[in-house]
Amino acid sequence: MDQSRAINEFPEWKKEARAAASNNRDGLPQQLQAEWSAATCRVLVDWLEHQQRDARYSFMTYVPFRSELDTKPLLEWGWRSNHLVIVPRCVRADRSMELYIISSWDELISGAYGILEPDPTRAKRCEASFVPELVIVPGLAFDLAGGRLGYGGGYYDRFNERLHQLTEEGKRPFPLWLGVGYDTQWMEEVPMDHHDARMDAVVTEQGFQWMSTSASKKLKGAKDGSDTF
Ligand SMILES: Nc1nc2c(c(=O)[nH]1)N(C=O)[C@@H](CNc1ccc(C(=O)N[C@@H](CCC(=O)O)C(=O)O)cc1)CN2
Ligand SMILES: Nc1ncnc2c1ncn2[C@@H]1O[C@H](COP(=O)(O)OP(=O)(O)OP(=O)(O)O)[C@@H](O)[C@H]1O
Repeated sequence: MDQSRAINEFPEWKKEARAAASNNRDGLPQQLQAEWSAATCRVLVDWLEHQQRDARYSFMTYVPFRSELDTKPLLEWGWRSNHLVIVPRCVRADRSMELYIISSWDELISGAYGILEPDPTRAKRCEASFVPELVIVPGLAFDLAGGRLGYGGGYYDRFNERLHQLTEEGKRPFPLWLGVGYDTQWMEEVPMDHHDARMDAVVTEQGFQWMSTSASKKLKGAKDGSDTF
């Protein structure tokens, strides 16, 4: 995106919303975080297994830090099922993300912000033009219009922009953009700037919440509108 268009319209609102959302999530008892993480990963795995894809499926996922929903069971399912598990690495200089194929925990090291990231000396880097079929997005809060609040780095917004460029140039399908979090992370309204990417659906321990976007139509078994899977 043209940097001049990436204007922050509601800096104070976002700041307050971030503080409230991170306090809410950080304050969740560990036991509940673990239960809800396991339940959410089960929902995701059941859904992925029902996609009935013949070929290897490629999905990009974050590796959790702080109190984020724990995606570890999802990564491990991906490895067991021989899918392509893609993990991003932050490049702080330009706030972009590089993608790597990860096939075991040994290929991760502590990186930017203390997040476990691909070790460039061990993991296989994806080509710059690579587009995963599914992107699993972390967040501090989500709303029912597909809004998402992140930590304020703009990493996923820039990445979304890049995927739009790649898929439009190459006439390839745009990946499904799936927010993942605990059910308590719903917010009445997330402050959304023009550059902020919206989710196609959000998955919690309660199931899928599809947004009323066309993207949900391209999926097998997915209902349009905002139904729960
Ligand atoms: N697991 C995971 N990986 C991810 C993200 C994420 O949210 N979760 N990101 C999603 O984008 C990117 C990292 N983004 C981040 C942006 C800022 C901070 C951070 O520590 N911010 C400071 C405040 C900085 C300031 O404004 O002064 C903080 O929260 O204390 C951390 C991660 C890419 N990788
Ligand atoms: N596509 C883009 N191109 C250039 N700058 C961008 C783009 N998207 C976001 N930015 C800039 O990045 C900064 C952070 O944006 P924002 O507050 O929306 O982050 P966020 O979505 O909460 O963060 P993250 O995606 O890292 O979790 C802002 O200064 C914004 O102007």
